[in-house]
Amino acid sequence: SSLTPEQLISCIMNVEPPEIYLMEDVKRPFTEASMIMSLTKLANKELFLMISWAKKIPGFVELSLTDQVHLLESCWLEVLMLGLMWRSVDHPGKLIFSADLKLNREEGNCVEGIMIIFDMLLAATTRLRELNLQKEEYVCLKAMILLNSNICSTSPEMAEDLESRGKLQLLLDSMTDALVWAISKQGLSFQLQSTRLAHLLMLLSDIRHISGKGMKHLSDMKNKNIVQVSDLLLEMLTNTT
Ligand SMILES: Cc1cc(O)cc2c1CC(c1ccc(O)cc1)=C2c1ccccc1
Repeated sequence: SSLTPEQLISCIMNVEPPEIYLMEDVKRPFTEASMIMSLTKLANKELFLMISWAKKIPGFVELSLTDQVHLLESCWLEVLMLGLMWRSVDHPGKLIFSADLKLNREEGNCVEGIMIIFDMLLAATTRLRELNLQKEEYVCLKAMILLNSNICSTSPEMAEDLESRGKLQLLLDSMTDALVWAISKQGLSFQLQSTRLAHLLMLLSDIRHISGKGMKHLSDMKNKNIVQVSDLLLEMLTNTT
């Protein structure tokens, strides 16, 4: 896109989805079903907001529809998890799924196999806190997760997909420039700026890993019929797992 890094950052800062609420009084202690039901209900609301968020990212709707769908299908849990980590950064030991759904790690005990992923999320959140991640950096990373998410898909045959792939690379490069710009505003030495960039990009690798664990866990629960995922979520889950 023809935006400067500064313009791109203020644009994606302005299209940040609003905080959402579960809007139901959850009965505690949780059961496996009630916890997953709450998470599913919350995630479903977030997914609808995520789709409209993606379409407001400059250049995203200029991509082929195939690319738009594949990008969202492969990154949706990564984006949800980075958002979760961001909301939790000032609450050590807790996962702030929403203002009315705050879980501590012990509550992960009521869903088999989820505690270990909760601990990964808490560790990654600690990393965000140690890095003192800035909101400008956060919104860049979230957009990069979307734009970088199906980089390893097969190289396109159709000409229009080739064109779309070229546009996608340009978008990702402008988002990287925006992240470099956001880091440069913090008065760090050049050496520390590149070290910080490396630390932030390594976070993306951790998020991809945790999301993979979460996706496996979620599809295991779907297959055990523990979770009734919405049609949208089912769509997201089936096309990628
Ligand atoms: C750790 C783990 C394991 C798992 O099996 C499922 C999930 C999670 C986290 C998580 C989640 C939800 C909302 C967020 O904003 C951020 C993360 C979900 C989840 C649940 C239902 C539907 C979709 C996603």
